[in-house]
Amino acid sequence: MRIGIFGGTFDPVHIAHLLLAEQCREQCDLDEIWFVPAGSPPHKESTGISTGKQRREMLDFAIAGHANFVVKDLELHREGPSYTIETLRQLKTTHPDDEFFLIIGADSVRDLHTWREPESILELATLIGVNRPNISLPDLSELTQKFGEIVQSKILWTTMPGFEISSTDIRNRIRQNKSVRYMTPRAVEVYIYNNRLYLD
Ligand SMILES: Nc1ncnc2c1ncn2[C@@H]1O[C@H](COP(=O)(O)OP(=O)(O)OP(=O)(O)O)[C@@H](O)[C@H]1O
Ligand SMILES: O=C(O)c1ccc[n+]([C@@H]2O[C@H](COP(=O)([O-])O)[C@@H](O)[C@H]2O)c1
Repeated sequence: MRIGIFGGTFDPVHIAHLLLAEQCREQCDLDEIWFVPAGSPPHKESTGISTGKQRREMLDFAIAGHANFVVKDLELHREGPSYTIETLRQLKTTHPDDEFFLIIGADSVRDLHTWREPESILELATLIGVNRPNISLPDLSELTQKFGEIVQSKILWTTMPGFEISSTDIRNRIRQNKSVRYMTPRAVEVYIYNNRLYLD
């Protein structure tokens, strides 16, 4: 199977995540999208983020009813920072016959050279980069300079309607008692209120 791996903190998951995943599925002809919540996101301050269980439960609500969307919580069971290369190695071992595509927003493509073992990531998976408002897409010569020739056959681009929406914005809105209606699925919104998330 052709599997799209979509990692994120997902605190909370929002409609841009879902739209992005669906567009990648369709445009890159993927059989399934695996949403992988980060246990401890390597480049983020992990104190203050919702628990892995809460972020996983919000993802479960968000993707309910989509036959090709799956949540894989392997990073929540691993100690230490959730390095993507370790996740890919683990998945290659457990699913040797599947082909992996790593889905990342344009901001993450831009920062990829700062990730752990980016060249090894490109050997194990094809990248699918997706546009994000206000983030310029790195051009191929810039990427080739950073990662070598391999990148030219290992990156695909998918486009989606730009949504200037982020989990940070949703958390701030909740804190300020502002509406987040339609920014995230209704079931996630209700979960946030019921569990009193993001109120400090
Ligand atoms: N609005 C968006 N458009 C395109 N890609 C996005 C968007 N929001 C998030 N992504 C991508 O989704 C992945 C997971 O993102 P993440 O869970 O960090 O969401 P976020 O909204 O960026 O969160 P935060 O505001 O907490 O940093 C990343 O690859 C990120 O680039
Ligand atoms: O492996 C790395 O070095 C690495 C560095 C930064 C981010 N990531 C992964 O990128 C995904 C998005 O991260 P974030 O911080 O934008 O939620 C998430 O799955 C992280 O584990 C991975």
